[in-house]
Amino acid sequence: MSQIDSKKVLIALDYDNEQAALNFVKQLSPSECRLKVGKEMFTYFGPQFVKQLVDLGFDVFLDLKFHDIPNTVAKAVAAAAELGVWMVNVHASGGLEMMQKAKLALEKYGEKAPLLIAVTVLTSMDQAQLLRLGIEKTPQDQVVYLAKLAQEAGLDGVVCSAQEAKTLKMSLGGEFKLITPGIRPLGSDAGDQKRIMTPQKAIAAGSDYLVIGRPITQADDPVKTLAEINASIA
Ligand SMILES: O=c1ccn([C@@H]2O[C@H](COP(=O)(O)O)[C@@H](O)[C@H]2O)c(=O)[nH]1
Repeated sequence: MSQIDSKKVLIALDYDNEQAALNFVKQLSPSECRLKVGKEMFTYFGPQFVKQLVDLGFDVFLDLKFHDIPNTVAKAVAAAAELGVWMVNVHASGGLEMMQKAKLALEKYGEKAPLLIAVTVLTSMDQAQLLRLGIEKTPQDQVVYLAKLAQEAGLDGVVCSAQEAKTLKMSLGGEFKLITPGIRPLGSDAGDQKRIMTPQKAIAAGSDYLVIGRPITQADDPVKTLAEINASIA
């Protein structure tokens, strides 16, 4: 039986300054949020930065969205497991075989294996952008298609927008995790995100985890903003 997970906010640490990120992290508790390290911080500060967060007791989502041939991706997710991260991801458009090999590469880590999830359609993309890629499906249909492929490959869940959460929960079941960026509290700037939703509505729609970056990290008082978001979805 699955347990209810109360730490639903994954803070996207997208900083170009390691000390600024660590100063923020030191004001947080691993009991109130998880942390996401993406391409910017990993490229600047590398595995050592990730290890510091793991050593501070945080669950870390390593959001490097691997997209390569199966052998390379399998080795990359194993390297992420060695760092002790809680979750790692690949692009579902890398294909079934790539996702299957990645999952297989994590088997040897047993219970310590990170959750493996797949990015479907980036939350910064809308119908017009899909068309420019030659994809004629709606974002929702493309997300469902790729999420089914990820489930067939044995992955633990997908990155999607909260706008697709209800449909995905209905078609893929409650255990398949939905990790949703593009979360915007009322009144906050959408920026480059296209498929957005508020934290409360996203949870109601079926999101398991909310990825939130700028609305927290660029707030006047990021710690207070996190507390307000946590209270709004409790
Ligand atoms: O489809 C996706 C996949 C990943 N992301 C990442 O999430 C955060 C969102 O940050 P905000 O500042 O809240 O927009 C960012 O790190 C992205 O790389 C995503 O937005 N959409």
